[in-house]
Amino acid sequence: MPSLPVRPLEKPLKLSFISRLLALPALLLTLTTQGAPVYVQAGPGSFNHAALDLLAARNHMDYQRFYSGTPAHTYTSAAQAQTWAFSALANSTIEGQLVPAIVDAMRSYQVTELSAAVHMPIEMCVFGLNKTGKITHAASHPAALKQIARWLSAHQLQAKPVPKGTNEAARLLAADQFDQNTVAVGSCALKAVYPELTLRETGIQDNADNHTLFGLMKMEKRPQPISEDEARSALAHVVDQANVLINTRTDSAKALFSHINQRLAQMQPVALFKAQKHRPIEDLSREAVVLSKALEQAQQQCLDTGSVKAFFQAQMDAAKAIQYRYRAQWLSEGVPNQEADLTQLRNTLNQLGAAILQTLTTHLAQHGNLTTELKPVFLAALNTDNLTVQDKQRLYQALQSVRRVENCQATD
Ligand SMILES: O=C(O)C(=O)Cc1ccccc1
Repeated sequence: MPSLPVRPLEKPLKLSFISRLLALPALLLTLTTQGAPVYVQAGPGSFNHAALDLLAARNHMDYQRFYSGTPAHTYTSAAQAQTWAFSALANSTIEGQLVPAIVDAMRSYQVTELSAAVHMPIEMCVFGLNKTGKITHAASHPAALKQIARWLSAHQLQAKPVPKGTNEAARLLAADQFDQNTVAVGSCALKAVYPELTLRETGIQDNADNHTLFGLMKMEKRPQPISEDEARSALAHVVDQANVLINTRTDSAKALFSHINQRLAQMQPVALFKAQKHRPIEDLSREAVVLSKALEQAQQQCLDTGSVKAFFQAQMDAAKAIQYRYRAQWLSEGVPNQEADLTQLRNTLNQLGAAILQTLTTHLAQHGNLTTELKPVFLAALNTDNLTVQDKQRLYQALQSVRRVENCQATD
């Protein structure tokens, strides 16, 4: 059954004419921010669910989701309704990478359009009916069972495949369809969906580097089913296209991250200049200049100024933290006597600030918001000395909060 989103009425209201008028734009807004209908493989709390959440966060909206169980059922429904299907495509731990149930479904359905791809780490969690009881069976999606073979054999457990999804295994367990000795294995997000289940173990997947590639696609029924080999190469082609989308987005983010890194890399010479001249690190009038330049450019480029201000403040806070750490180091080691020219450095910083906003604007327009998907890329891209992991995390938090202004005309 498709689960249509239902908006609960907060309280029965007799709307006056004025408040009806006021409610109209709000209603239009909810209609326009609600995305297209999507038939989603598996169900609420599944890995597919979590992957589609990442896609929705990129566009700051949600899809109208119809959870559809197996890949075959998902493709059939999407093809009939001529709308989107969202499913897993490949997994890094499978030999040849292709997901067998998807190969099988592709024998009867073909992809006519691939609109977006998500590359998501898979972490498996174990849910039971009790905290400490003996475990004899593990219920899960067949693909998931293959990814926990070592854990199953270490505990001598028997697998109970549930092709509709890991979430379906959890649902059946919660509904007392299994016995006390059976656990369900799936996404750790199932915790919120089935609070009556007990989380018994986390991160039990065989391979720490376990990623699944998911795609948002339009499907069509094939006139005749094709062979397994043909379906395998058709799917391999879709996987290649999905990887191109992922790589293009990652490269665009890397260009942005590299400018942020270069800005922070200037802080060693900036700290050096200030140390040599016995000047304080904090310079609030310079911070005000940096912020006003950034906000002026942000406005011209249709970026939300509040979120840009917070990000630039986070950059300057990280910059100060780096400089203080150098100053502390130089108290014991002595100040190096290399040349440093603050005027020139500030020119470079202004140019990098403009480049950061330019690449950020382009990225948001072409690839949507930055989300947790790109966080590991960001953490790896920032390699400046004296920048801590906490500094980087705070910076990323501010960066991924930057938004574009809708219906805005750029003026530069
Ligand atoms: O059953 C699920 O949770 C799914 O979304 C299918 C699946 C299973 C294992 C890895 C990725 C997706």
